[in-house]
Amino acid sequence: MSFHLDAKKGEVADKVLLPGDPLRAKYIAETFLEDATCYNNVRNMLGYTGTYNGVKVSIQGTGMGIPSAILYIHELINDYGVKDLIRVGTCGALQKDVKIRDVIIAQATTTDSSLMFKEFNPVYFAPVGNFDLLFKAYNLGKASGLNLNVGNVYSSDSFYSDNQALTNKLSDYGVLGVEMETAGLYYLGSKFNVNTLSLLTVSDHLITGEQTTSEERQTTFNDMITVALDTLTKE
Ligand SMILES: O=P(O)(O)O[C@H]1O[C@H](CO)[C@@H](O)[C@H]1O
Ligand SMILES: O=c1cc[nH]c(=O)[nH]1
Repeated sequence: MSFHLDAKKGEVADKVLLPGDPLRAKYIAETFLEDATCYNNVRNMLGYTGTYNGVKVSIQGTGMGIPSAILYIHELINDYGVKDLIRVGTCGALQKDVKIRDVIIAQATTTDSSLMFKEFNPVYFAPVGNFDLLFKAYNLGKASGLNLNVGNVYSSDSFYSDNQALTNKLSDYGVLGVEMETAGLYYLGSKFNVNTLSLLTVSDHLITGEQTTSEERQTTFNDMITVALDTLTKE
């Protein structure tokens, strides 16, 4: 057991998918894994372990925002020895040519996270994804015909922003999308020398105003999930 996870040693796989929404964790476990069992429901932050392609995999919800996500990610790495972690999240698109339901692979992150400022002041640390996982996910995604976008993602501490000038500037500088956890995941990947990657399905578009439904955000995005599971389990 760790502070926020009820799993016993050995109940969490060393490869983990990380959706923000715990009900997406349940959906993934029930839809994609064989012999899935739930190892955590503390605070309803559901976690499951099963097999995929015959390989042991866990799915752990992280909640929203870097403070929530890194608490679970820290415990997965430190208390359970997890080595490969892929976030399967949603984001808002910041580019016209990134379409709703496209998949973004976060190569690097830009963030307003106060945690990052506190940890690295006076420099600006650039949290980046693991190249081997990225390369594998990109190739698997391309082979399955996905519309993939690879690049910089903004991990914001707030969902609602009044700072339209900042949003415009990030878009002008090529940032592909906005979400709330990836910089924290990549920061811990660097800190603990484990492999981290973030795949994000575009759930809404900040330029066109298009949106997916809450039902869709909870229970679909199967293409992204398949690429993430294949990346973790295929040789
Ligand atoms: O769908 P998830 O993985 O939760 O990701 C995105 O959705 C939430 C905001 O609605 C934030 O957590 C953001 O990062
Ligand atoms: O953090 C997020 C997630 C999805 N869409 C957004 O606009 N922001």
